[in-house]
Amino acid sequence: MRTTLGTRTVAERQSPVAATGLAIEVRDLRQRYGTFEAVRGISFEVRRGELFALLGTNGAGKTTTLEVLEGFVAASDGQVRVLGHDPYRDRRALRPRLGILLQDGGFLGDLTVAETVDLGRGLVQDTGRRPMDDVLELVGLADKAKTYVRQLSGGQRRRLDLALAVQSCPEVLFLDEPTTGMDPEARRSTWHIIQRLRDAGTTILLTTHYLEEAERLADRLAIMHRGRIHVAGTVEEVVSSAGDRITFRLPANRPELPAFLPDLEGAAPLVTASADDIWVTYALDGGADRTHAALRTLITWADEQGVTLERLGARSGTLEDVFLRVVEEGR
Ligand SMILES: Nc1ncnc2c1ncn2[C@@H]1O[C@H](COP(=O)(O)OP(=O)(O)OP(=O)(O)O)[C@@H](O)[C@H]1O
Repeated sequence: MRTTLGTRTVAERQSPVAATGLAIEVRDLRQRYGTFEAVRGISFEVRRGELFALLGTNGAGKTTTLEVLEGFVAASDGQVRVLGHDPYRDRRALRPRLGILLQDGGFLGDLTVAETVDLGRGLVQDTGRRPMDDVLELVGLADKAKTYVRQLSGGQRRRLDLALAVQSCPEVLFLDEPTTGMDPEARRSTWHIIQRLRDAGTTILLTTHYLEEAERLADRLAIMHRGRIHVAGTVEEVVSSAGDRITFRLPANRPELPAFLPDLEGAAPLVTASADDIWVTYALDGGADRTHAALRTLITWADEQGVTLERLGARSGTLEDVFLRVVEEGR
């Protein structure tokens, strides 16, 4: 198990980066495994007290990036700073100030929850750590203190991972897929815990495959694909970059129609045809005015073709739309 535990309360700390307000700085980071470049020149910053979400496809390089920031490996190239320090070179000084939840924690099944937390506490210096009861209460395991780890569900084990990561009151918390394996209710209550930690001033960098998780929690986010950051900004900025979507269905007995579909406000149609259906989607970049104009053009076209646009709808783009566009463009 690679779990790093910190020591002091957030308020007690003085940081060289306090003046700049940046907790994490990444400049042109590249990370190689042999000749394979898993991270290909990424840059981003996380401000103090901010929750930053790193999203991305499988194998995009999120965990690799976290491992560099956590100080487990040196960066192949580029510059990284955590609380003003080089996380690899200064790892001894930095580790007590970081909380780390790895993608795969590893527990001894024959220990109880309380014994596991206690074992973790042995690695933490005395000052600034949360009392055991507070830690278990925080992660919702207060009634499981005497339960053996092997009897915990997958979601409860993930909470135990979280308990070990936060018991030192870390200034910066790295959460690698914190809610994987949790049911929707457990995920929501874990979001609540993460929000509480953020509200208490903890800087949090998390990776997730759940877009709703990023939308709910993140102040800012970045989407990675194949080692690069393709989109970054506040949740609002990123979602609004998705523009609007118009979708409708054409009758399957008019297979010639898609060839005559117009471009709308510069957007070409995306057609998905099966034996029963022809679905059409337009992704529009402009605002509501342009979407209205596009709808008028479309209805005129349908009248000319003598066809009804079934299930016609217009909606705002979503984070999922942005994500899928990144994947599509990055192929
Ligand atoms: N130790 C390693 N040796 C060689 N290649 C590795 C190693 N660790 C990761 N990789 C490769 O680097 C790339 C990035 O992996 P990484 O685990 O950082 O991605 P990720 O974005 O966290 O993916 P996921 O969302 O699937 O967890 C992948 O192609 C992976 O196969």
